[in-house]
Amino acid sequence: AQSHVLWPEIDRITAEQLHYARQGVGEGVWELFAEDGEMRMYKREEEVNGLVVDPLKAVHTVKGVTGFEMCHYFFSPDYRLDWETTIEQMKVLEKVSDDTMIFLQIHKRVWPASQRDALFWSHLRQVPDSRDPDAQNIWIVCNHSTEHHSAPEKSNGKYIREKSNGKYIRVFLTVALVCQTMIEPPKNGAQITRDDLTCKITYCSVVNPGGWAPASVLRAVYKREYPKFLKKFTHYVYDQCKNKPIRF
Ligand SMILES: O=S(=O)(CCO)c1ccc(-c2ccc(C3CCCC3)c([C@@H]3C[C@@H]3c3ccccn3)c2)cc1
Repeated sequence: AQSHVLWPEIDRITAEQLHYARQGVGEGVWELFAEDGEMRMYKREEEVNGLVVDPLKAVHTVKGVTGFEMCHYFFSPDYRLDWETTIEQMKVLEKVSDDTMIFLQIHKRVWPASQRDALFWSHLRQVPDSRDPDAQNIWIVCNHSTEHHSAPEKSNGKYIREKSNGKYIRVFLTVALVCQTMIEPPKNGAQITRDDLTCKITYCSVVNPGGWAPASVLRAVYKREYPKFLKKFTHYVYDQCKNKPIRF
C-alpha cells in the first residue's frame, strides 16, 4: 500500500488515532453514558457548524479472542453485513492492498433525518508497542472518510446527489478500533487455550452527519446505536472464533 496516493494520509491518521485511543478517559471532558458488563461508553458533546459530532470513546474487555481476530472481523468486508445492522448496502470500491480497502456504505435511514452514506478508506495494521517492544499484540483498524472517483459526493456544490445515483447525505467519519491481546500463560506450561486470552478494546468514533439533523434526534441515535453495535460486534467475533484455532 506504500505506493498508493492515499498512503501518507493513511499513515498519518492511523498514527494519530492510535495515540488518541491510548489517551485515558480520566480527564473530566468525557461523559460516561453507557455501561454493559465490561463495556464502558463515553462521549463528549461537540457541534461543528451547528451539527452534532459528539466524539465517542468506548473501552471493553472480551475474553477468549485475540486482538488480531477482533480487528480482522471488523476490517474484512466478508462479515460486515453479519454484524452491522445499520447499513443497507456495502461495496468495496477499491482494494488498495491486503490491509487497505475503500468502502462505500449506505446506512439505513434514521427518521426524520435524510438517509446517509459513508465513503472511507479502511486500514488494518499490527502496531509494535513503543513502551513494550516485545508486545507484538496490538492491532488497529482505522476508518477515515475519503473521496473516490466512482462515488462523487458533490453535485450543485452541495453534499446532496440525485436519487438516481443515490441521493444520500455523506457523513464524514474517523473511526479507530484498537485491540490488545493479553495472555495469562497456563501455570503448568500447557498450550495456550482461549481461556487464557483476553482482548482489551478501545473503540473511538467521530461521525459528522454531513448535513443537518436535529441534535436531539442525532444524540438519541448515537446513544441507542453505539452500545448496540459494539455489543453485537464483539459477541459476533466471539461466536465466530470460539471453535476455531487461535490466530494472533
Ligand atoms: O465503526 S464503523 O466504521 C463500522 C463500519 O460500518 C462505522 C460506525 C458508525 C457509522 C455511522 C454512520 C452514520 C451514522 C448516522 C449519522 C446520521 C444518521 C446516521 C452513525 C450514527 C452514530 C450512529 C450509529 C452508531 C453506530 C452504528 C450505526 N449508527 C454512525 C459509520 C461507520
